[in-house]
Amino acid sequence: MSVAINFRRAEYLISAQTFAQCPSEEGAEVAFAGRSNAGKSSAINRLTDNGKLARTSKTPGRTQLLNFFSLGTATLRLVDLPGYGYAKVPLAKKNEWQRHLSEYLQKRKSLMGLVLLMDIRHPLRDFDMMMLSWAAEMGMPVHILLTKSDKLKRGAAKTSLLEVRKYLTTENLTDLVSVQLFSASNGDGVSELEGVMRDWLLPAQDGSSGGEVEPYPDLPPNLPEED
Ligand SMILES: Nc1nc2c(ncn2[C@@H]2O[C@H](COP(=O)(O)OP(=O)(O)OP(=O)(O)O)[C@@H](O)[C@H]2O)c(=O)[nH]1
Ligand SMILES: [Mg+2]
Repeated sequence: MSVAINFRRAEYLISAQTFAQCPSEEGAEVAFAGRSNAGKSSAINRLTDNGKLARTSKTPGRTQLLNFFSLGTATLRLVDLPGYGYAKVPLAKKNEWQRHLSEYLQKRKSLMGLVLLMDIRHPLRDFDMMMLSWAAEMGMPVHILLTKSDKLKRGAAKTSLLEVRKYLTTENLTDLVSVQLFSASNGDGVSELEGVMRDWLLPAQDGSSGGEVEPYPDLPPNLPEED
């Protein structure tokens, strides 16, 4: 029997500036992470078919809080995370976000998986690779979206996909990490993403989450500067 998650019934829940402000850990959630401007908010809007749900912007650094959205019920959630790698944010501010984000990733019991977005034209930057090795260390499933696939011809997009797959194989990451093409502009890859999210969210919904978990290893204190 396949239980439905109605992605189209997403609603804004709350924005948290700190870990303490996050909503109850009851249920399950999937967080969208990646470099600033990779297309996290656009992907959420496409997935939920709601252009106004998460705020998008041409200016990197738009999303500055942990933004929670419910999927039909408050116990199934999406989380839009602030992006990394944007050099123009004041250092003190950047360190502050980083601290809250690290705490969220390390402690959040209802976090079932990370959707890690990378612009298909610049995949596997330092921060992306750091996130992947950290996720592997703590056994957190990751699904990579190579975003803005509409910006490349089909052949070039496929080549990029194969290169990322090759990297995952070389790094022994294929058990935990998967990858697909995605475009928020033309909808390429939406149903594939929905399938992955269902697999992560639904098993956790029958009350099995929220038990004792091993503490996650610390993220490195200083993420690489990229721009
Ligand atoms: N062509 C194309 N443009 C896209 C796509 N997805 C996002 N964009 C554009 O990329 C820019 C950044 O998108 P956002 O969704 O705001 O990126 P973000 O990752 O949420 O950025 P931060 O909140 O700054 O971390 C915007 O100008 C979007 O319109 C896509 O699939 N195709
Ligand atoms: Mg955003």
